[in-house]
Amino acid sequence: MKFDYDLFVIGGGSGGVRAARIAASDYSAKVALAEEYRMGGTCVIRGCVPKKLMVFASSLPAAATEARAYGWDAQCGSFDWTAFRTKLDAELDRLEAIYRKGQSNAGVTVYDQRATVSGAHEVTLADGSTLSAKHILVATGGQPFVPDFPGSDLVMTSNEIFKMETLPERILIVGGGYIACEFACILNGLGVNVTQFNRSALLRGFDTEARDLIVDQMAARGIDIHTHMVITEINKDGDDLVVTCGDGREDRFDAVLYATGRVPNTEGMGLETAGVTLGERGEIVVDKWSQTNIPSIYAVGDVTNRINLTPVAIREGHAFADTVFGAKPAHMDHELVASAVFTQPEFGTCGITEEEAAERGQAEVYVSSFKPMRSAFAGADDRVLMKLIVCGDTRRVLGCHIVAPDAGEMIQMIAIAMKMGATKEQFDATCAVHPTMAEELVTMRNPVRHY
Ligand SMILES: Cc1cc2nc3c(=O)[nH]c(=O)nc-3n(C[C@H](O)[C@H](O)[C@H](O)COP(=O)(O)OP(=O)(O)OC[C@H]3O[C@@H](n4cnc5c(N)ncnc54)[C@H](O)[C@@H]3O)c2cc1C
Ligand SMILES: NC(=O)c1ccc[n+]([C@@H]2O[C@H](COP(=O)([O-])OP(=O)(O)OC[C@H]3O[C@@H](n4cnc5c(N)ncnc54)[C@H](O)[C@@H]3O)[C@@H](O)[C@H]2O)c1
Repeated sequence: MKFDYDLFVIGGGSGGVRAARIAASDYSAKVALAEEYRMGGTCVIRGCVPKKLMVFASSLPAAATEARAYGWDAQCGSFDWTAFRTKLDAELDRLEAIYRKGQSNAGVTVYDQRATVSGAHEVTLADGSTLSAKHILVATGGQPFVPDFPGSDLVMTSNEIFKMETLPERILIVGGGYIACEFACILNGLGVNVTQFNRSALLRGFDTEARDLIVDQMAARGIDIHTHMVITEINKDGDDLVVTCGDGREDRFDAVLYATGRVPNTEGMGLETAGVTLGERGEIVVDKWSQTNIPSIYAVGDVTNRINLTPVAIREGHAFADTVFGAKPAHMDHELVASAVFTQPEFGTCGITEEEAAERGQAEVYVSSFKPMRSAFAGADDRVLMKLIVCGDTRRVLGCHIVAPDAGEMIQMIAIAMKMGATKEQFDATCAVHPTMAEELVTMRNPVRHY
């Protein structure tokens, strides 16, 4: 049977663009890609990249304070959101153009419109045309989830935060995961009065000792954190948003950001009609090769709700192209994927938590918590945490959790050793780099807890 394309990719985000580019440029496949919004997807346009630039912007007032403590006559002055946003928009335009060029250079045909699946080998574009493909890759990512309650239409999500006309004076952030905690720190650093509500403890699922330290330091930096809060309604009163909670409490804010998780983009995609199996949360169910139950349809990235991180989506997309078009069977290994939460202080994490170690047994926990030299000299109360979880049997380092400035950079390096199966003794045999914070990772001699 003759098809219009060897591969049709739906979604021009992290996973989709990588798969399309590799299939076309490395393996000479005839490829098309449809993107309904902007090329580059969540990470580039409204996720990791603009978020990290906001993290940088928000950390500068603290740098000025520290500079003064080191003898500089430094002042940060006031923050010009419009100037920052204008520069940010230009940077995102530049990056989007690079992603688009990457596709055209590879020979990928790009359709700037929505596409849905209309058969095992067929997609339908928003303009009504249909195209056939030997393989279809669904890489449509996810979107913010906001629970339904009276006034839920008055809140914004991470999709809108980068587009705000002005910075609010008072913001309520609802949620306690990656996005809520990162934006609480960012906006606090930019001078916004931040209140954060969550229905449970913040950063649930991460190592408890590490997250407790982060939450304490977030509160010490001025974020007004309330857990076990349930919002029942939000009403507009003039320019104010009046937030009512289950216990009757009422608060006023200029803006409310909901960061209560994300859902896979599968609604209205025609997947059920094509017979593709979806999971409980609407995610596309795939095997380790990212193949669905319909052999010609594959899915990668957040739409599969495996590990929802950019580097994971990219690797899944690349492995798909290698397997299907390069005759080089490859799949993403989802074990020991490190990640960072860009809070202030930053959090780097890889492997099992102490709570998981306790359940598993046969584990040793090494912890070092201290005031880092740099901020201690400046008179700040910041603390750093370095933690290793070690298997009592094999001696392998099974978990590492770092709360410290640049913890994301540190965990990237440690993850290499962990992926190689390094033992605690091999960490210890590595000579320290002095004076650094990370040297603690190779100098912790005695476990503080055994399980
Ligand atoms: C605020 C925020 C911060 C984040 N920070 C980080 C971070 O620091 N580090 C990290 O690793 N991860 C981060 N993430 C997660 C990361 O962005 C995602 O894991 C990653 O983008 C997933 O890539 P993807 O290819 O699966 O989907 P996406 O990048 O979401 O791409 C999907 C694309 O498909 C398009 N699309 C959807 N439906 C259709 C359709 N029917 N037709 C055509 N096009 C369609 C969408 O417009 C989108 O461009 C962050 C996410 C958010 C929201
Ligand atoms: N630094 C990074 O790597 C990074 C940054 C941002 C996002 N991400 C990715 O994006 C994903 C989504 O981030 P997120 O912060 O939106 O989700 P999340 O799953 O990390 O956190 C969701 C939060 O919302 C709360 N919540 C969920 N449903 C709720 C409801 N009905 N009412 C009230 N609260 C509710 C949860 O208790 C939790 O605190 C992350 O899991 C991560 O994979 C990664």
